Amino acid sequence: MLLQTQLRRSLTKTVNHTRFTSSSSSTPSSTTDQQTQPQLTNFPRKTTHAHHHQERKPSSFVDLKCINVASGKGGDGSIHFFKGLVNPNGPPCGGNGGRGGDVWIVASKEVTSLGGLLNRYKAPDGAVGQRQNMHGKDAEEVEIIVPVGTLVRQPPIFLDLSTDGERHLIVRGGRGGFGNPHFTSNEIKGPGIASRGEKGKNIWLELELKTIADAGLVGLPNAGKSTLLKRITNANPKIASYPFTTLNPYVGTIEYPDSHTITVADIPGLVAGAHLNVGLGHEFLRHVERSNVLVYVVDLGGLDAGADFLVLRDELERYKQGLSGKPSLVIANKADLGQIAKENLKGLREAVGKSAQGKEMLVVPVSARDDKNIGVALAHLRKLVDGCKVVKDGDADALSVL
Ligand SMILES: Nc1nc2c(ncn2[C@@H]2O[C@H](COP(=O)(O)OP(=O)(O)OP(=O)(O)O)[C@@H](O)[C@H]2O)c(=O)[nH]1
Ligand SMILES: [Mg+2]
Repeated sequence: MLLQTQLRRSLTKTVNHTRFTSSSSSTPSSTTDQQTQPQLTNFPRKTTHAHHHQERKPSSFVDLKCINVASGKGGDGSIHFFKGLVNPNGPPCGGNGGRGGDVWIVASKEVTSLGGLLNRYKAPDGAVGQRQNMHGKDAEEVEIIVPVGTLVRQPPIFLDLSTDGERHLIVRGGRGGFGNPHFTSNEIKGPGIASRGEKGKNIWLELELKTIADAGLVGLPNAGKSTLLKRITNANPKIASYPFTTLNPYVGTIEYPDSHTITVADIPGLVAGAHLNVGLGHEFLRHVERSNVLVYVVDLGGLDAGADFLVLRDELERYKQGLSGKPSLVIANKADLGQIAKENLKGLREAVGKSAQGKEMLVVPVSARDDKNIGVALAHLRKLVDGCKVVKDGDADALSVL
C-alpha cells in the first residue's frame, strides 16, 4: 500500500504554475525501472495453452486506460472597500481571484506502463481575491506522467507522445473573477459587485500505450525471443523452458561497437488463433505495430518451422492488414539442435521464399543460447533498420526542397 502510494506520488508531480514559461519542458522523476516491469494488461486474457505452468501474478502492466481530468476553477473576485479613519467608505479594493490549475500530460521514458496512473486528476482551484487589492494566488498545475509511446484520444485532442519530456496542455484552469474595483464607472464609484471565477473543465481521456522500438520480435511461445533479447541487448527478461514466460512487453537496446544503438521490443509469444484470443491473444501486437522492422524468431527444434512461420505471418495480418509487409528478418533459433534443426531450416527457407512475394527476407540460423551467428543477424538487422531511416530522411529532404 505504501509502495503504491509512493508510485502514485512519483507519477503525479505538481509544479509551480508560471504563466510565462508554460512551454518549457520539465524532466519528470519516476522510480519505475525497465528491468522490473510489471505484468500484463488490464483486460482479461484467456490462456488455453496446455503447457502453461506459470501462475499469473496480479496485473499492473496496463496499456489501455481511461482517466478523468479536471482543471481548477478560477478564484472568485472579492468585494472590499478601503476603510480609512477619514473616509470609512473608501474606494473599492477587492482583489481579483487567482487562476485555476492547468493539467498537463508529459511523456517520460522512466515510466513503462499506464498501470500507475490514477483514475482521476484534478488541479486545485485558484484562491479568492483579498482586501487591499490583493489578488488570489494562481493554483499549481498538475502533470500526468505517461510512458513514451502513449497515444491520447479525446476528440478534438489526439496526441502521440513519442519523445521523452514532451509536454502538452490538456485542460486549462478557469480564469479568476474580477474584484469590485473592475466594476467602477463614472456613475458607480463604489460598486458592490465582483465576478465569480470561471469553472474548470472536466474531460475523459483515452490513453493507449504503443511501444516505440526500431525492431519488434515476433515468435511462438518458447521460440527463444527473450533469450535472444537478453543476448543482444541490455535487457534482462525472464527465460524459461515453458511457453508464455514473457507476460508483458520489454524493450532492450542493442549497442553496436561504434556506439550505434537500436531498440528492440520483445512481446509475449503468439499462437495460432491468437486473433480469437487464444493464448495471450493479439493485444500485445500493438507493441510491435510501430516498429519499422519485424524480426521473426522461429524455433528450429519444433515440429515444422516453416508452418510456424506461416502461423506468425497469418496472425500478424489478422491483427492488422499489411503489417507483415514491413521489412523483416527471420531468425532461425536453436540451430544447435543437430539434424532436426537442419531439416527445419530447409523447410523454413522454403516457406519464407514462397511467402516473401518477391521481397528479400533473409533467414539467419543462430543459437541464442550458445551465442552462435548472432553477429550476422545483428549486422543484417542494422541494415534493415538503417534502411528505414534512410528512406524517412530522404522523404524529409524532398519536403524541405519544396
Ligand atoms: N537449444 C537451445 N535452446 C534455446 C535457445 N534459445 C533459447 N532456448 C531455450 O528455449 C526456452 C525458451 O526460451 P525463451 O527465451 O524463454 O523463449 P520465449 O520465446 O521468450 O518464450 P515466451 O516468453 O514463453 O514466448 C528456454 O528453455 C531457453 O533456454 C537456443 O539457441 N538453443
Ligand atoms: Mg519470452
